[in-house]
Amino acid sequence: TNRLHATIADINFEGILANASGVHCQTKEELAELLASPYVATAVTKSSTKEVRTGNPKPSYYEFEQGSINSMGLPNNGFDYYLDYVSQDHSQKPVILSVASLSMTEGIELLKRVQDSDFQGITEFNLSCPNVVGKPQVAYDFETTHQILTEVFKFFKKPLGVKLPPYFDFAHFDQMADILNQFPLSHINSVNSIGNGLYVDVETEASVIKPKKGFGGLGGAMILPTALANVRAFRERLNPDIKIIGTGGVTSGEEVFAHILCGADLVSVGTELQRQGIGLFEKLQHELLMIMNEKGYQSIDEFKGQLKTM
Ligand SMILES: O=C1NC(=O)NC(C(=O)O)N1
Repeated sequence: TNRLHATIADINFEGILANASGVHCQTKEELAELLASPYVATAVTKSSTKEVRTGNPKPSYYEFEQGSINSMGLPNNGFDYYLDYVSQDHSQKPVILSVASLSMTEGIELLKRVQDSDFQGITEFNLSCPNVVGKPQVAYDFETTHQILTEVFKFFKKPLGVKLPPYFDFAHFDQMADILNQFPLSHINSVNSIGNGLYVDVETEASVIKPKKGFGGLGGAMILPTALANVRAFRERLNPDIKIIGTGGVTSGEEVFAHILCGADLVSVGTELQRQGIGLFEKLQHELLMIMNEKGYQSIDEFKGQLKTM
């Protein structure tokens, strides 16, 4: 409905819901199924790497009441597969191509391929995967992040956003926002999972995923306050031309509303989508519209970013 709309990099979205990269987006069939839903505004591909990856040994994903823990390790069908898919005409809806950065040179090589392709949509550079053994979360290294973005924007002229990890310190919000504001980014996607949590099963006295002795990225309901804090902190600090995809902790229309109130333009869902499947999007949109009706809001624009403080 036109009550729920957003624009990123002159691309119009009808509706404001999407999948979080990594969930329901590994294959062309999964992506097509997302786009076929009238309640899905856009689909985000699994973060792609130059080579096909099988990812970390299983079990690498575990759900518990408060959320999820994962150490997938960037399993994906390879950059060419996703570039081919997003370059086809999905005229009914935009698709966001997620590109991982296993190394600075690989990330730059892949973005050069995007620049030289006929893909005209939005690319999202994942600077925050916490689960590749031996690889740091790039966006926790401010110097390297600045260096990579400087290199990228020498040649990349298409819409480009970055997927950020959560930050937990005002000095880091300030430093990261200062870096991001130097570049013509289409958007940020905030937050990726809270890296390297550890879930312990008291009954078995063991961790619950195999990679990295059980350490993995946290998602789901329990990360909502961290996700909202990051969306709000960057909304307050970033150039208004840099839009925000809010990700983290969405299980109902309430959390979608909260993300928008904090400044999100689109809202993406990971753990709960994994749990409930694509039918979740209809539920989220219905609940959001009910909340808007109760509050007398006709359009998203009336409350986006309007979080009140005391
Ligand atoms: O960026 C990522 N975030 C996650 O939480 N997991 C995946 C992964 O491990 O592939 N990547």
